This record gives sequence, structure tokens and C-alpha cells, in this order.
Amino acid sequence: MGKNKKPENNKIFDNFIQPTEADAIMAAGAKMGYQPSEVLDKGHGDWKRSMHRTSSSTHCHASQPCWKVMEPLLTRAFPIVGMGERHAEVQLLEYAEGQYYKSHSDFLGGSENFMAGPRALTLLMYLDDPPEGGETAFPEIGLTVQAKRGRAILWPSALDQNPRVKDTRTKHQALPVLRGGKHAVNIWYYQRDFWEASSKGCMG
Ligand SMILES: O=C(O)CCC(=O)C(=O)O
Ligand SMILES: [Fe+2]
Repeated sequence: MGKNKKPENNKIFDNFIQPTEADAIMAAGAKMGYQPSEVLDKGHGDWKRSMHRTSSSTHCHASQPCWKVMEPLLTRAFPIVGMGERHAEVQLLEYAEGQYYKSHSDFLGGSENFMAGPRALTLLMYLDDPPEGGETAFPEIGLTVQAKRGRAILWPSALDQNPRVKDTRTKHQALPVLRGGKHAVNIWYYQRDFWEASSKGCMG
């Protein structure tokens, strides 16, 4: 997360999620339904659909049944992220064949001034095994991670010494799913209390 971050600072945890947990999250996602994913329009500060990101997604909020299946994972992640569930924005992802998310940072432009502060860390978890494609690539650090059921990747989006500043080295992309589909979960950890900020409508 620091200035001299090396590739190994992207941490990979295999078998972070049990198959039954992955199945339960996918079932919760299917029940809630996925909508076309959106990206933040930096110029206007609003969220919109874009050919930059063609996946579908759905948010999982603390008040919803899906949170029950997320809770053990948030507890498990605590020792490695050092932040609890109040910092966490959870989004379930679904990619059909051919879908992707081109190069981006999870650091949101303007988030320096959000009540919750910027997204400091991302924990991405894969729920199934796409037969071909769907890797997550980090071109700046020369790392491509295969989507593998149960695997989690942790990376910083902000600098350790100054979380108001984007860590440009963790720019990444979800490569197109070439065959089959892909399910994953984003947990974006904000520097401060995300629940309080979102309940007050202060997320940008
Ligand atoms: O699906 C992936 O491999 C990465 C997804 C991602 O980067 C995002 O949704 O912000
Ligand atoms: Fe991302």
C-alpha cells in the first residue's frame, strides 16, 4: 500500500470462501437480481451505464438477507484488512460470456471529500470457475490473476501514507469472459464509516 509497493503486495488467498458459501452468495444474487453495472462519470459525478463496464451487479446492504451470507466473510477478512463491516460496501457481480470491465481504479474521483473518505482497499472474491477468460489483470504491476472459485485478492486503491491519494499502480481490468460466465464479489473498504455516510446520503 506504500509508495514502494511491490507486486506481492497484491495478496491472494486461495480457499478464502468455502464452496457452500460461494453457492449461498450466488443464490442470494440470483434472488435479488442483477442490473447492468454502472461507472462513476467523473465529469458529472453521477453513475451511468458504459461500454467500459458491461457486467451486471447488485448491491448487498446490511439490512438485506444477503448480508447474512456475507457476514462470516467480513469477519474472516477483519484480521487481513483491519477494518470491520461498517467500512464495507458489498457488490455482487455477474458476467455473461463476452462481458468485461476495462481498465480502472476502484478509487472514486472526488472521494477525498466523501464523508466515508476514499475506498482504501478492495477484497475481490471469485465464486465460480469461468471455463475461459475472466481474469483480473493489473498491468502496472505485471500481475494477472485467474478467476478461481473461493479465491480472494486484496489490493489497495489509496496510498498508505495518504489515503486521499489514489494508488495508480493497482489499476486493473476484468478481462472478457471468453466461455461460460463468472460470478464474483467486490468488498470495497472505505477509510471511514460507510454505513453512516450512506444512510445520510453522503456518498458523493
Ligand atoms: O471482476 C473482476 O475481475 C474485477 C471487477 C472489478 O474490478 C470491479 O468491479 O471493480
Ligand atoms: Fe475494480
